[in-house]
Amino acid sequence: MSEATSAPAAGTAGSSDRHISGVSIRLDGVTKRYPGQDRPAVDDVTLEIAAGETVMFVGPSGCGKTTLLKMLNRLIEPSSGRIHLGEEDVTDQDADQLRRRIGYVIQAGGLFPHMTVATNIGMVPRMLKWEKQRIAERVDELLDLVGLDPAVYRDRYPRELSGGQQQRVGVARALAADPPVLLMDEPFGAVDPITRQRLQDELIRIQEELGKTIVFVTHDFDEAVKLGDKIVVFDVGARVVQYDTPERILAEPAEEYVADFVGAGATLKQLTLTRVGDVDLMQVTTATAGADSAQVVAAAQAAGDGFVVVLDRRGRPISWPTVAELARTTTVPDTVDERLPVVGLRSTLNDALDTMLAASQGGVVVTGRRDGLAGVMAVETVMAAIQRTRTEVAG
Ligand SMILES: Nc1ncnc2c1ncn2[C@@H]1O[C@H](COP(=O)(O)OP(=O)(O)OP(=O)(O)O)[C@@H](O)[C@H]1O
Repeated sequence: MSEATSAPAAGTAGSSDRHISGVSIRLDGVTKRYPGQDRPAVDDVTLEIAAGETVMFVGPSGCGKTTLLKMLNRLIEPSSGRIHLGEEDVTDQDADQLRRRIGYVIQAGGLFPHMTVATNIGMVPRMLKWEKQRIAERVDELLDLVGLDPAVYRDRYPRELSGGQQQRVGVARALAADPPVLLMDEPFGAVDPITRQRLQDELIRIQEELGKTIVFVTHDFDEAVKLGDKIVVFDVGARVVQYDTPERILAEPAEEYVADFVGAGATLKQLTLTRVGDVDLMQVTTATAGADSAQVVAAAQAAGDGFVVVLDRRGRPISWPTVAELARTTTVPDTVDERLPVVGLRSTLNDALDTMLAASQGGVVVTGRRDGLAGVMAVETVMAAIQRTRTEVAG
């Protein structure tokens, strides 16, 4: 039997002090031959995934990523090879039983359209015969976890939700019975780029809290760099070409094939390695809606600020009028600027740049805990980071 392909320990994830509720996954010589195909779709894959890590599967279309993922919860039966969860060989375990221990999230949430949000989320707990009260409490807890107000959303039907909200419910449903492993197959493929960023940020937050073992298939290399503790780059037949941290794959692609896959713009992709929370943010004058405009204008002028961030009563940013605009009002307006570019501290510099470009603005407002203001980041900060990376790569 071939030696397990396992990635070196993550240098940056700080995994030692993290709460981990996941278990390791080990594949031993796993192969899948579809009837009538001359080459196996997955050819003798040996791979080890550490407990509590997020591992991203990337590779060209048809290379076998989805087949490999679906063998983990036996939506597809392996032709040969063994699969272990932790110390346990689950290759011959009853597939239904196995699936209760492995959450599964697919594109657009895969929700049942004729069931309410609560019924969708409670599906596995019902199969496990939990009591009604326990299921209801768990549903609300999970809705909270994925950022949806239970009172508003629990009785809605999937068609009454946006794509991003459906995806959140899909994640909540997968987590319902607290499985140690989560499989995600292009979960964010069907939503717009800004919603996608938010969902990615949420997943990072949830994963920091829960420490599941997550296996995630994506076509988007930036997504892999952003979310992965490790990335597996596959070639045809699910051959493992490189299995390493995003940092090392970007810096030292194992083969020309990986370099091609990482693509041009590797410098720009380095922006995906830096979080907004890692850079110095600007602190600007703030005002609460309803405050006296003249006082706020005076404070902004004294601080040399050209604009002011307006907060609602819970401290969440709602607009950023210029000082000139504010000077024309008597009290600070409570109007919510729908186009206000906002990113979270977990967003990458790449996300921040995208958000600025989408809003045609030269900066973004950054939020932290409970969507409160953390600061403002200007496009110059992103430019400086690009410049720094260029210098580092050149040196
Ligand atoms: N049910 C099936 N019957 C026969 N061949 C299949 C079946 N499912 C997948 N294949 C083939 O197996 C190979 C791997 O497919 P798979 O869907 O796992 O790739 P993938 O890397 O996930 O692709 P994509 O990124 O396009 O989703 C492909 O050549 C595909 O055509």
